[in-house]
Amino acid sequence: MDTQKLKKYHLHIYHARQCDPKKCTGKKMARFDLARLFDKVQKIPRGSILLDPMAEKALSPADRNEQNITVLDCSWETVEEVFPQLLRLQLKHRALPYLVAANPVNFGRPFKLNSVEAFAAALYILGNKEQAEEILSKFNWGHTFLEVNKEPLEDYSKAKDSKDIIRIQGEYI
Ligand SMILES: C[S@@+](CC[C@H](N)C(=O)[O-])C[C@H]1O[C@@H](n2cnc3c(N)ncnc32)[C@H](O)[C@@H]1O
Repeated sequence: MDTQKLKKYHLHIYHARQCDPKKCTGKKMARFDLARLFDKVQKIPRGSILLDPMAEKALSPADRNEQNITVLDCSWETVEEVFPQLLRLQLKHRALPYLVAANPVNFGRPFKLNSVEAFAAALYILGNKEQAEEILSKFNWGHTFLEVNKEPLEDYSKAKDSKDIIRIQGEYI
């Protein structure tokens, strides 16, 4: 039996206050104490992984040594404007590879994950499937995200590095 304790990641949400608070998955995560939510850029931990859909580098198991993962909870209409503004901070910008959203707003759309899906995908790829399941369990559609993406997520979690992730992604697109 594997008795090794899984590394739990610290989850942070920089909240740009652009969403409907009733539908915001980041706010719900914070209510359940599953992530820390703030609205000041300065509060993003230095050196954190920043999940950035426009990043050049893909997240991979090679990023496993990091402690902190940050999501920018903003409207999809402003991502092209907001993410470049964060380049001056010393963060590790990482894009998630091909995965399909399972949330009611963007169901079936590739790459366009909401905040909790993005965290769950990152946790799975970094090797903590349990923490991914834990955060998704607060949403009634949450388990669907892992079901529809099971195969790619398993493959991505076994990748060596970012290049390997891109190679695997090519098998799914
Ligand atoms: C644009 S916000 C939308 C949040 C949504 N309003 C909610 O309630 O969850 C989603 C965030 O998740 C992360 N994200 C989503 N898809 C991603 C991808 N393909 N690659 C990297 N990060 C991604 C980014 O930090 C992105 O800003």
